[in-house]
Amino acid sequence: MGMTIAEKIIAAAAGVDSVKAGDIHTVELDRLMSNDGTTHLTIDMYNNKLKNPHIADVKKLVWIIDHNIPSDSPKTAASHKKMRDFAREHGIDFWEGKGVCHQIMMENYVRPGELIFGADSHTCAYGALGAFGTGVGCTDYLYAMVTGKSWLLVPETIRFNLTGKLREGVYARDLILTIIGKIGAAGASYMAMEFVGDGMKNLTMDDRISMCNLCVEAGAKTALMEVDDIALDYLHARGREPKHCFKSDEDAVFAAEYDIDLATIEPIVARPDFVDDVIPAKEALGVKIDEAFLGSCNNGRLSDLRVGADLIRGRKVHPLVRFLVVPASNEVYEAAIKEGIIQTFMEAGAIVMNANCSVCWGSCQGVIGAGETLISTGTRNFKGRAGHPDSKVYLASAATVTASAIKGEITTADKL
Ligand SMILES: CC(C)[C@H](C(=O)O)[C@@H](O)C(=O)O
Ligand code: SF4
Repeated sequence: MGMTIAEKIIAAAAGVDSVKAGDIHTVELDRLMSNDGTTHLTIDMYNNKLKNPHIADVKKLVWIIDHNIPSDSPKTAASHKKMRDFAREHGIDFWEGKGVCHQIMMENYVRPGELIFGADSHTCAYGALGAFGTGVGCTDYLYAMVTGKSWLLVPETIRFNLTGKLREGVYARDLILTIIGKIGAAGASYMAMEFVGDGMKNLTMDDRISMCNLCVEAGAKTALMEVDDIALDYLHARGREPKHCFKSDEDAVFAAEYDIDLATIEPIVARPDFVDDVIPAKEALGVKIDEAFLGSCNNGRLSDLRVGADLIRGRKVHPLVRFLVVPASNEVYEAAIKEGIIQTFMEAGAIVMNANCSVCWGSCQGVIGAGETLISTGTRNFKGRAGHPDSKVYLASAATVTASAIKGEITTADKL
């Protein structure tokens, strides 16, 4: 029987010829990413719960402080210090204040065919480079850290066959929100979401990362794409080579298949408090906003900043709105400075912040108060996600967020 990309990666990591959905295998992991959301808990368990604490292969570990950087309280400072000291003592690859973990991983580590655990739910982003990335809690992380291995229940795969091209003013973020709205927040629970088809050639790496990143909001275990020239160019430009480039076999078994013509997608907004509660952005016009956020591991890349800057050039942020612009990494930040994008945002009155999770995470910068409304390119809009439980978060593309920041209410770029 043929195998899917997910099955092939797991088979390789398990050292067996074939696997099928539903099997459980012990797998060798290629990388283990962890950030300041939970690493302090992992360290506590490592120090206090293990009889023989050790790290199987320190070269697999990447630790990144990105959620609350610079630290916002003595408590955060202490947990960062714990992480920093441990990383230094054990020689772990350590990043602090250089960008959001998944962007750092894409830019510097991920290789096609790898199996990567991240102590963060959006680790599925790595599928944009044909890697099986999945989020784990800190107990599973610790086990993998100590043994270099873990176990995996082989997921079923849902396949999305994409054709055509997104229309002008429509973005990958609109596409993935549409898909999540269609299948629902549990529509891909413990499954791999695989994206293939002619339409892929019209999607850039930034688009692909944005799509794979958000698949966990449909419950996906992972997201996967075939490795084509666009992916290889990205990889080679960063001096890396694939481990394996897998495609699903013709006779592979899929749990469901969808055909999507990209030209049918329109600007979308997810309403508070659920990512799958999506409506056409044109049905949300006029909702007053207090803050707008352009950033995160979903939409803080250079192409997103370009879209925003092109819209806001020669215009101003609405006087009643705080517009937070947060590059996803310093690589993005520096490129945006060189292109004059940062200058454009500042001239328009935006608040440009350091590369971090910012208000996507809602416990560091830009937190909103009771009764306030945020429109965001962040990943989630759950109750209280950006601050007070009585605040509201709408999710949308970089274009819709920037247009709304200018108008002071939800609007789309074509209505400016
Ligand atoms: C802090 C971290 C564990 C969390 C996650 O797992 O996704 C965060 O990144 C988020 O987006 O909610
Ligand atoms: S940017 Fe948002 S989704 Fe991404 S890792 Fe940070 S908090 Fe999580």
